[in-house]
Formats: sequence, structure tokens, C-alpha cells
Amino acid sequence: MKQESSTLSKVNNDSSIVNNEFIEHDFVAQGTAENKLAKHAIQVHKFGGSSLATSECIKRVLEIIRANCQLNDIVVVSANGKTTDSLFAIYSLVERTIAEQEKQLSDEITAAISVLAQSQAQLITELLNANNSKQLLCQLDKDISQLTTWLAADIAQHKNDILAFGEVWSARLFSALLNEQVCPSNFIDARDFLVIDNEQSGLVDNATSAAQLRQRRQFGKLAVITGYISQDSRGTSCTLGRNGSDYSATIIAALVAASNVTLWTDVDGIYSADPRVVPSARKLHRLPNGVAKELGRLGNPVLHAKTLLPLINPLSEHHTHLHVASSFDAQVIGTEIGKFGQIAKQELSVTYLNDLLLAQSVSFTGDCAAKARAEFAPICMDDQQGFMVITQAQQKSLSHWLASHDVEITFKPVAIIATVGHRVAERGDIKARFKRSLKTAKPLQLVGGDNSHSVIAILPEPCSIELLNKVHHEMTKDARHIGLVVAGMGNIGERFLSLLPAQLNNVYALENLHLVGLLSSKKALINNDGIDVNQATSLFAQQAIAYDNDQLISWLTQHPYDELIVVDITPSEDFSLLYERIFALGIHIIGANKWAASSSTQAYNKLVNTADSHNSLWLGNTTVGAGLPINYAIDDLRQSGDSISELSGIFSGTLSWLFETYDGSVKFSTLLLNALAQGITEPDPREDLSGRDVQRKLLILARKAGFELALEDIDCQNLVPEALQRLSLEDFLSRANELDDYFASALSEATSKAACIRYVARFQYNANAITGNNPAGISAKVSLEVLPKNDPFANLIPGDNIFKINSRWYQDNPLIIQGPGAGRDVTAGGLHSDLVKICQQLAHKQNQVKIKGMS
Ligand SMILES: Nc1ncnc2c1ncn2[C@@H]1O[C@H](COP(=O)(O)OP(=O)(O)O)[C@@H](O)[C@H]1O
Ligand SMILES: N[C@@H](CC(=O)OP(=O)(O)O)C(=O)O
Repeated sequence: MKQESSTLSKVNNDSSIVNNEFIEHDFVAQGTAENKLAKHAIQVHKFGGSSLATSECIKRVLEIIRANCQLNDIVVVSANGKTTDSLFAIYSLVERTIAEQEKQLSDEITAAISVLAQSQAQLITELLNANNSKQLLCQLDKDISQLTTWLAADIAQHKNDILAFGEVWSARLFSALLNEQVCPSNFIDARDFLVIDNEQSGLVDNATSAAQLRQRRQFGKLAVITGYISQDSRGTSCTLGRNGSDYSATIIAALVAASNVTLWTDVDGIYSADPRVVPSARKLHRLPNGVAKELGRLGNPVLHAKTLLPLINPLSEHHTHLHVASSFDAQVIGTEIGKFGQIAKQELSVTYLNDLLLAQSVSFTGDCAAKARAEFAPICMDDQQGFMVITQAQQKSLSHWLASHDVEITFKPVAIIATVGHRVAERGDIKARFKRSLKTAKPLQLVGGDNSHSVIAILPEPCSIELLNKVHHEMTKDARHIGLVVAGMGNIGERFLSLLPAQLNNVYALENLHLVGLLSSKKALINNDGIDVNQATSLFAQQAIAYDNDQLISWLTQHPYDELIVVDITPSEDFSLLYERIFALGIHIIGANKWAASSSTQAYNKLVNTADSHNSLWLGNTTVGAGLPINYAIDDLRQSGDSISELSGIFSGTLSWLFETYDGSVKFSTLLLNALAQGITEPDPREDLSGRDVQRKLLILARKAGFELALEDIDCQNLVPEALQRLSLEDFLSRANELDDYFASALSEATSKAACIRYVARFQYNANAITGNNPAGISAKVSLEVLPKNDPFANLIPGDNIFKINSRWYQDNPLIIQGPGAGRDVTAGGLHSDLVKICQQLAHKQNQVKIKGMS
């Protein structure tokens, strides 16, 4: 098998960095010995009919196997496409022909058989090499003549043998294809090991089935097993009911104690309603076991009613994860089914079933009710009022059962629509909302499901698409879970976190926001079930563990949220280099970090394009002027049709403080060391004095204003003399007095002209200045300027920033924004303002459902 890195880690239930459960999926070489294989946790992969409908689909599945399987894994397959439907149709045609006493098989039947045989033959010849296809075509011929014989004889006796052909053909072909192209494989007919009590109960004889399966599996080969079919203890073929291959997969997983079952289908997960008819359906990333079981019971086609049963064994220590994914989009994270915390338990979905019967009888009250419930497992039941809802197929046996009690029964055609979610039957608010949404449908009754995970409305008419959409909208309109990851646990990161609990309580737009990740440069605390915001920093201190970027990206790829926001409060260039990968995952970024927004033109444009093409939002108001709304103002002017011609001001809180305070009464170096001691400068004050920070800020704002320029296009005056630039920090600080003469003379020269000195950023665009040397008509510089004392830039509170914007609308009288441009509270506040803004925007975002198969 090909060696490549597996994407299977996504099916790991909790692949969070905190638990360090990144599974290694090394491939097992061909012919590996039995004892080595036994060490690996077994994975079961089930491919539904839609995933195996055409040779193109099957080739896609081969790639999934290559990327995700080891030799000791098990593949369970359904019949190709709608083969079971065709076999049913042929069977029904023959039944009708017999009822109408036609001796010979009609032309219609012969034609249907031939279409079926041809479609199988086509798959075989399109996929296999000449030798193998010859062999399989020969077996297909034999099967078709056996089918014809059975159809002509006592068909009822052979009904399940006939229906089984679909799965047999599919598994035989797939196994041959694996052998030819991927790895050694053996085909197993489930009837050779899987023993059930009877078709009605579907109860598995675990001991016999497990022992027989052990005998059939060949180590060193990937087993391909038929779904849907089994046998009873007399060896008669049985089916597990329509769509029963999912159930086969979980039965087999339980028999071999598999670690994981993936149901590969044509939709990338389980949605809050049937996505084929409800366009606004949301993907449910994580479904608690009980809720999934109820969904299957109440008609969700992705989950057969019994699928969950083999995996929920309260006596067993072993836990198998279940995962639903799309074989058409194998990289997309599907739905995980398992045990989860509170956030996953908030999900609601809506499902429906038509063509049901409401059966009413006194036998459904009192003592008899329990017996009736046990015998018929109705969809819902009320033993006070004496009714149950059953399928049409159950009508005969129920009438028969009641006849022996000698009581009357009435049947009425009904449908149901249900809202399903963790303990919804105990939630008055949800029941009330559900009831309100159903008003026009005039439900006959509202009943709680047996396990409290559903509220079921019995409808007098079939459930229409309109009703389904209306109820779904009402039940899920506010449900969008947003995950929040905070990177940077420094001074501002801590303040941001300390403000978070109150923000979550008070701001409506943050209603479904959950803190799920905390990162420092070395450690991470990730919890898909949410991190308690009231204890975020202490939990981080106690529980965070070491991580690397690949682990982080791997978790970000698999996060179970509708949307994820990363707030970058780091000063790290390394972290900014992850933005590209983060945007490519459709994840949003709020950055206080200046590196990405002031990177090279090529890198910056690429980032903006990646974010755009993946609908990722990028807000960075706090990159310049802390919480001051300078980025917002520029955005707003641009979006409103204004055009900006000049941007200028004092952009550095540190340089603002130094020059507003410096009046010559103390030496500049003394002031600088004072500022350092108070935390007003960077740990190395040369970072402030170099002007680089101001240069980056001017670049960020000019880009926001719509200009394409790079850092090198902005002249930058470094206030640190050459001789001091490359010293160690310690040496620089000890020689800081070498700065004094320069600033003293600059100040006295300015004072002599009734002026002052300020470090100013200036950007100007002038269409008339476009020349060969300056094709963009741009001039930009950051430098120490001499300003008249009445200049707006000359009279700031030390530490404040000022931004002046000249535009078409603000030409002679510029727009000025002034205020604290640095500091813990204002920066953390600015980040919260970006967070609210992003959440408000996300509230209007519609994600597209992906159904790529035949349905
Ligand atoms: N709530 C839902 N979530 C996801 N898919 C649904 C839902 N309701 C209906 N579907 C449909 O069910 C189909 C899956 O059917 P299924 O029979 O399980 O496929 P397979 O052929 O893979 O076994 C999908 O095509 C999807 O459109
Ligand atoms: N082929 C069977 C069993 C099955 O589970 O099919 P699928 O996985 O395509 O739903 C059926 O159509 O009922």
C-alpha cells in the first residue's frame, strides 16, 4: 500500500492537542505478520450505495482506502447505486405477475433483469483488467441465471437471496479491484458469519458471529464484507432492513472491537434537516449518542434506526467512535457521533416520517401498554390516551396481535415531524417554540419520545417541504456555534480574557461564542467542549501542553464549530506566517499583530486573496492606534465612495510620550530610561526609536486606504545613531547618553523658532505627482519633524496618538481621530470590538450544504 500521511486523524473523537491523541496512521506493509496487525486498532469503513454508484465513484473510494486504511481494517459495502431498489422492483413485478396468474416471466421482467446485469457488467469491465473482469463476468452470469431460476420458482422463499445479490456483486467487485490496484483483499459474504435471531428483531448472536468472522478474516488482507445481509440460526438468508448496511458496519465493529466506524456517504455529515429539501440546514459537527439514535429512529436516512445499538453497550469498557463523512469530499470534516459536553448538547434538528398510522385502542392503556410497546416499538405512544404511531408495515401484525385480545382498533393515516436534541422533551421553551412553529399544520398530538431526546408532533397530513422548512427555521434560526481561540497570553491577552466573561454575558452578538483554545508560543490548551472563561488563565497554567504548528493546524482543520475565530494577540512573526493556512481553512482572524498586515506586497496580497476566496474575515483594528477606530474610519470612507489623499499623525504611543514630555529639563536618555522602567517603551527601546513600528503602521493604514505599497516605499528615519544600533541591549542602555546631544540640539533649534519636535508619519497621494520614478504618485515617510507649537500634532496628552485624514470629502478641514493609542485596557477593548463586529457579520453568513452524489 502507498505510504502517505493519512487524513484519518479526523475521525478520532477527541483529537485535541490537550489530550495529545493525534493517532499515528502508519501503513502496514503488504504481508505483515498476524501479531503485528493485532496491535493496531481496527477501523471499519462503510461505503453506501451512493458512494459506489458509478466507476468514477468507486475510483474515488479506492483513493479513500489508500489514504485511510490499514490492512487489518474492514470495509463494508452496500449494493452499487440503486441496485437494491432494482432487485426489489424486479421481485415486486414477479409477485404481481404471479398474482395475475401469468405463467411466463413477462418481457418487462426480462428487460429489467437485463438492464441490471448490464449495469453490473459495465462496472466490471470499466474497472478491472481483462483477466479479472472475465472471471467476474462469468460469476455474474451464473448469478443472473440463479436469479432467473429463483424468480421462476418459489420466489417468497428466496426473497432475501435475491435482494442479497446487490451487496454480493458490489463487495466481490470491490475486493477484486483492491487486489488488482491497491492491496491484498478478501471478499466475505456476511451470511457466512453474521447470525441474527430473526429479521424482525435483528438481534445478533454475538458469540457465534464473532467466532465465524475471526475464521473468515485473513490477516494481511483488507476484508471487504457485504452490508445489509446476514443469516438466521437455520442458515436462511436475512436482511437487516432497507439501508441496513450502516447497521452491518456497527455490528461488525462491535464484533472486532473496532476503534472507529466511518459511514462514507454522499453528504459531508448529518444536517439539522434533510439538506436536499431544506437549503438552510446546518451541519451538526458533533452528535451525542442518544440524540443520534433518536434521529435514526425518527427517519434520518443517514442513520439507520439500529445503527447505534451495537456501539452503545453500557457494560462494555470499549468505545467505538462513529463518524459520517462524504466520499465525494473526503477532506471535509463530517459529523462525529459519541459522548460530548454541553456545547454539542445544544444542537437541534428536525426530521419527519410520512406514511404512518395512528392506531387507537384500549389495549394501549394500563398494563397491556407496556407489552404493546415492547412488541411493536412504536414511533411514539401515549398510554393515557391509548394510541401509538406505527409504520404501515406493522399494521397487519398489530391487528393480529390485538385480535387475540379481542379488542377494537382504529387506524388513521398520519405523518410525524419531530424536533430532536439532547433532552428536548424536558425543555418547556423548546416545546413551546416547536408548538408555535406548527400552528398551521394543526397537529393532532404533541408527544415526547421515549428517551426524552425528541418532541414529536402527529400530523393529519403528510409533512410538506414548506412545513419542514418553516419548523426547521423556527427551531434553528439562532443556532450557530462559534469557537474562539486566543493566541497570546501576555499582558493584553490576559486583559482580553478577563473582559471576556462579562462580554459573553452582556453582548447579544456573542450568544453562541465558546472559548475553545488558548495558545502561548509554546503551549496550548484546546477543548472542543469549551474552556470555562472564568478560569481561563488558571486552566491554561495548569493544563496547557506543548504543541507545534502542525498539531495546531491539524486541530484547526478538524474543529467542530460552524465558524472559528482566532484572535492573535501575539507580537510573533512566526504566528503571522500561519495566517495563510488558517484563512485557507475558512477560519477568521482578528489580529493585533502587525506582521501579516505589513508583510511584503506579494505575501499581503496573497493573504487577502486567500481570505476572500475562503470567506474568511480578517479584522485588525488594533494593529494601529490600539482601540481608536482608525482602521474602521478608513474602511468606512473607502466603502462609502470617498478617496483618501493624505494620512498623517503620531502613531507611536511611546514616541508621543517621549517627545510630548521632553522639554530639555532632563536629559533625553534619563527620560528614555524612565519610560523603559514604566513599561512605556518596548523592552529594547531601540525598537521604538528606530521608527520601524511607525513605518509598519503607516503601511497598514495606507493599504487600508487602498494603496499598493511596501515597507521600502516608506522612508524611515532611525533615531538611534549607527554606533548604537548593533550593540547588545545592556551596552545600548549603558551608552544611552550618546543620544542626548542630538535631541538637545534638535529641541533647542526648534524652541528658538517657537516650535517643537515630534516623530510624525506622513503618507500622501497626488495624481499630479505621478512620474516615471514615482508611477503611483505616492510619497511616504516617518521622521522627526519640527512643528509649530499650535500644530494639532504638537499638543497631545503624552502617550496619545493622533491620526489626520485628508480625503475628497475631508479636504481643507481634515478628519481627526485622537486618543490613547496604546495600553492594556484600550487594546483589549479594541479587540473585543473587532470580535463583536465579526460575530455580527457571521450571523448573516449562509454556509452551503454539499451533496455531490446521486441523491
Ligand atoms: N438530516 C440529514 N442530514 C444529512 N443527510 C440527510 C439528512 N436527511 C436526508 N439526508 C440525505 O440522506 C442521504 C444519505 O442517504 P443514505 O441512504 O445513507 O446514503 P448511502 O447511499 O451512502 O447509504 C444524503 O444524500 C442526504 O441528502
Ligand atoms: N443496499 C441496501 C442496504 C444499504 O444500506 O444501502 P445504502 O447504504 O446505500 O443506504 C439498501 O438499499 O437498502
